[in-house]
Parts: sequence; C-alpha cells; structure tokens
Amino acid sequence: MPKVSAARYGKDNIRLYKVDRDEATKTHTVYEMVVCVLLEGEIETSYTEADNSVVVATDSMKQTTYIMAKQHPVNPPELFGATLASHFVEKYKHIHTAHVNIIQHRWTRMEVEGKPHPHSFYRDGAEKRIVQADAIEGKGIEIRSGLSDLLVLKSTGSQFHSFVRDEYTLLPEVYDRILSTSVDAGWKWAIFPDLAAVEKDAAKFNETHAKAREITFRLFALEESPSVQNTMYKMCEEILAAQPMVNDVDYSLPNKHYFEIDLSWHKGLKNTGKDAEVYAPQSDPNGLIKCTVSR
Ligand SMILES: O=c1[nH]c(=O)c2[nH]c(=O)[nH]c2[nH]1
Repeated sequence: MPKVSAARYGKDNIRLYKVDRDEATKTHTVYEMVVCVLLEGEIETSYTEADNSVVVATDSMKQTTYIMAKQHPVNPPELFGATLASHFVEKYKHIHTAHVNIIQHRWTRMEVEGKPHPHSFYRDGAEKRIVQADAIEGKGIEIRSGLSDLLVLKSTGSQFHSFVRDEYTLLPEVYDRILSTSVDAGWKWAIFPDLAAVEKDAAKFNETHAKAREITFRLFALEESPSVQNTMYKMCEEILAAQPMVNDVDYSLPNKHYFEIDLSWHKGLKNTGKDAEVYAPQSDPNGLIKCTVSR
C-alpha cells in the first residue's frame, strides 16, 4: 500500500507592501516583500481520501499573511516570518510545521536637494533580503537570514593559479583577473525556543544583515583574492565571529567570467595580459562555488 511520505502545501508569491508612517516627523518607511507559506502536519487524508476537513485553504493563508502584516511589524522580516509561522502552528492543532519564506525588495530613500526625502524611494538594485522562518512544534523556530542577487565586480586584486594541471587543463595561471559574482549568502541562527525569544533578540537581525553585507563588501574589495573559495571562507569566518547567535554561514557564488580578447590580428593591437582593456563578459557556462562554514 503506498503512503504519503512527505507533503506540504501553501501559498507562494504573496506580494505585500506595508507603509510605516511616523506622524511626528511625517516620514514614511516602506517595505515590499514576496511571501511563501507552506504547512505540514496531519494532512495526508486530504491527498489520499479527498478529505478537505484538514485543509486550511491556501487563500486563508494569504488572508492571514495580510492580517498579520497589519497587526504586527514586518521589520525585521525575521520577526514577521517567525510571527506568521508561529501563528499557523498555534492556531491549528493538526499543523505541526509552518515554513515561511520572505523575499524583501529594496526601496531606498531618495536624496533630494541634499536631504533624505520623507516619502520617495528608488529600487536600489536587484539585491534581495531573504528570510526562511520555520516554526516546528515541540522544537522551536529555525531562522536562516540572507541576501541574494547582490552583483559585484572588482577589476583587479584577484588571482587564480597553482590548481590541478593535467591533460584536461587549458586554463592559464592568472595573477591579475577580473572577479565578478552575484552574492547569495545566508546565516542560520541557533534555534529560538519560541516567538518571545525571537522578539527579545529582534534588534540583532537588522544589525547582522548590515554587518554581513559590510563584511561581504569589505573582504571582496580589500582582499588580494587567491580564489573564490578562500575569499568566501573568510567572509563566513567573519560573520560567525560577528554574531555569536549564528551557527552556520553559507555562500553560493557564481564565477562570472570576463574573457580577454586577442586583437593582435588587427594591425597588431595589444589587448591581452597587462594591455587588456576590452573584455568579453560571459553569460555561460559559469563556475559555481558553494560552502557552509559552521561553528
Ligand atoms: O576562484 C576560482 N575557483 C575555481 O575553482 C576556479 N576554476 C576556474 O576555472 N576558475 C576558478 N576560479
């Protein structure tokens, strides 16, 4: 007899915007996010016997998300994710785990005539802030914070040499190359026993997000990088050192290659090695380097 060995369901791509209005200063702060809610529990019979009595409608999950956003802060997104996930586990006896994923887009305040504008914003790049908050009955709340799609490039200060050389190797050793990647980084917090514990440490989420971003930028820029692998490891190490409540840090970095173009065929134009100025950015294939560093 086959059985359901894993099942979860919910609403994905719930788009949500919230404005916080500071009446004293007449300053608005806005948040835009995409939320995914997935529930697990005693729901097998909805699959096997068409028993909808165990089904919290995915539409109800969407409505709940809006109501929770109205009644609770959405900043930091970790706190909102934990609040929403805990709600489902507490409200429905047969739901034992709630997974909430949040992708927060950037609306950065405009500077107009040298001053921060009270209610105008611009989309500051494709970078996103990411939260995965899982409320697990009897265990607590697991949170992974992160950022993704942060596109960076350095035009020197990166090398790659001394790698395996054999009959399959064409790549030359390089002592000065362009390094570009789209940063996808995450940091997992020690499990929180309950929502009150998340609330108590809520200030740490924005602080740590800012710190992880600062560490990523600083090491990327300042390091004479011997490889993507070593640079990302150092980033992980620094994030672990910066936040004692974080136990694991992960990075996933595509290596976005920029190839030299030999133009010597045209009147002897020098455009390789130290004379390289015009390059061909490659879209694929790309290297992909990942690691998780744990305490
Ligand atoms: O930093 C790098 N790591 C690699 O593993 C690798 N492989 C490669 O072809 N180029 C690079 N660069």
